[in-house]
Amino acid sequence: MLRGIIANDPRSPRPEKHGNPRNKPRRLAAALATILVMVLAPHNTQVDAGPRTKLEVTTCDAPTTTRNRTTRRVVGTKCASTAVDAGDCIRDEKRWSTRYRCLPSFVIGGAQKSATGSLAKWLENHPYLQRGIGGKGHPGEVHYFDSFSRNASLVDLERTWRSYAERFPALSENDLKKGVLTYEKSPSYLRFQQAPRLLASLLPSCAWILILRNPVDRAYSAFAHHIRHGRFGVVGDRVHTVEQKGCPDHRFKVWRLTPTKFEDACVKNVRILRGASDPAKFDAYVRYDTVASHHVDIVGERWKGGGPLDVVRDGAYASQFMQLYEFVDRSRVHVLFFEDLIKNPAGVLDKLQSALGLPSFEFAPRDLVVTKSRSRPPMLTETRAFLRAFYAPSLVSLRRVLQRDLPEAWM
Ligand SMILES: Nc1ncnc2c1ncn2[C@@H]1O[C@H](COP(=O)(O)OS(=O)(=O)O)[C@@H](OP(=O)(O)O)[C@H]1O
Repeated sequence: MLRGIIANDPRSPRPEKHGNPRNKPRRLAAALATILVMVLAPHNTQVDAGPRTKLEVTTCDAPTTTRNRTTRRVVGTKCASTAVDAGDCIRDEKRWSTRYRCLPSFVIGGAQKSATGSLAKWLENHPYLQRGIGGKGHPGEVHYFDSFSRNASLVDLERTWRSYAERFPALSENDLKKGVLTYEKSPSYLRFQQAPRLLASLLPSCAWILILRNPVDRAYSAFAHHIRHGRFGVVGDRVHTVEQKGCPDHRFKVWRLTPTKFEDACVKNVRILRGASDPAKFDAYVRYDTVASHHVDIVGERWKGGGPLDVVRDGAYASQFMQLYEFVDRSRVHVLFFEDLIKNPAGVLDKLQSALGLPSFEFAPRDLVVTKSRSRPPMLTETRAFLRAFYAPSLVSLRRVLQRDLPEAWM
């Protein structure tokens, strides 16, 4: 939430230093108010918000190039999707008062299981940011651009972009003038084929924040995550991705990954994996039941996201970035490493704020709450060695694609 009174904000009321003695009670009240502000306002809130933002109510055909941090565009709900961009707002017509819904200025788009949840939560403490929320089952994640089919087009965005804007908190005119921005987190945008293309079509100047974690650890974390959601099952001695949708009762849709394609079938007698992830099952899955067990060159291959989940393939970041950069300019993509973020969150957030051009906010330790990681048996040494070798060529590509070094610990 935007905090009401901001310490060190030049716009906050200040007591007069000298003046008429008859104003003493007023000065005392002002001093008391200042003390209250200092006690009640977060002690660490230091924000230089810069100049006030001007609101510019535009016509649908106005060029979208005028936006920056000193001008905020308000577009009509009847405008086409091509008339909007990141940070643009529409009037919230459902409310009696004048409120606005603003499209995000940046998204936390991945990678899944790389502390995207922590980063999104930490940023909620920033007084100039408001976070978008998802549906009932998934309030923390919006999942708009990955909800379309692979060949979705502008027509599909046209129908739904206003409902996307509704995912963001209603802001007052004052919020807009202060420069409050919105953001959202959907960690699968990076790995879904259609997401970067659609996002770039609707919000050409939107920034991306992508956190990358050692793909070996990410894969094990993702395996555990999907087990918690009942998405893996055992058929015979093989571990497959399963789903119950679309099959007769007591049958499961089983996705088998073959070297060249995915196969799916409705199968009986599937034992859904539950509980803590089992290192032996992970080993079997990695070696025999996913693309990691085949000689498929997923490194140079263009990303073909969507389809059955495959926790190993999802860590082949290089191909995902190749796709992303086809649609999004590098200057708008901010890559963070999980290992840096968890070691020095305040330092990483400092740099991120300046990269995004946000008013600088000093995060206190209490703003950076660490979620307890779930305990699970460690990965087998042989699985780690197998995955490390598997990802090695992909990491060489990633370094080339990102044009920067990767954390030592990944190699
Ligand atoms: N601050 C901090 N310190 C250490 N580890 C952290 C932190 N924040 C998140 N995590 C770990 O990140 C994993 C969850 O990542 P995500 O939030 O991106 O998950 S999700 O994609 O939203 O489901 C999950 O990893 P695993 O525990 O290995 O599964 C979290 O424990």
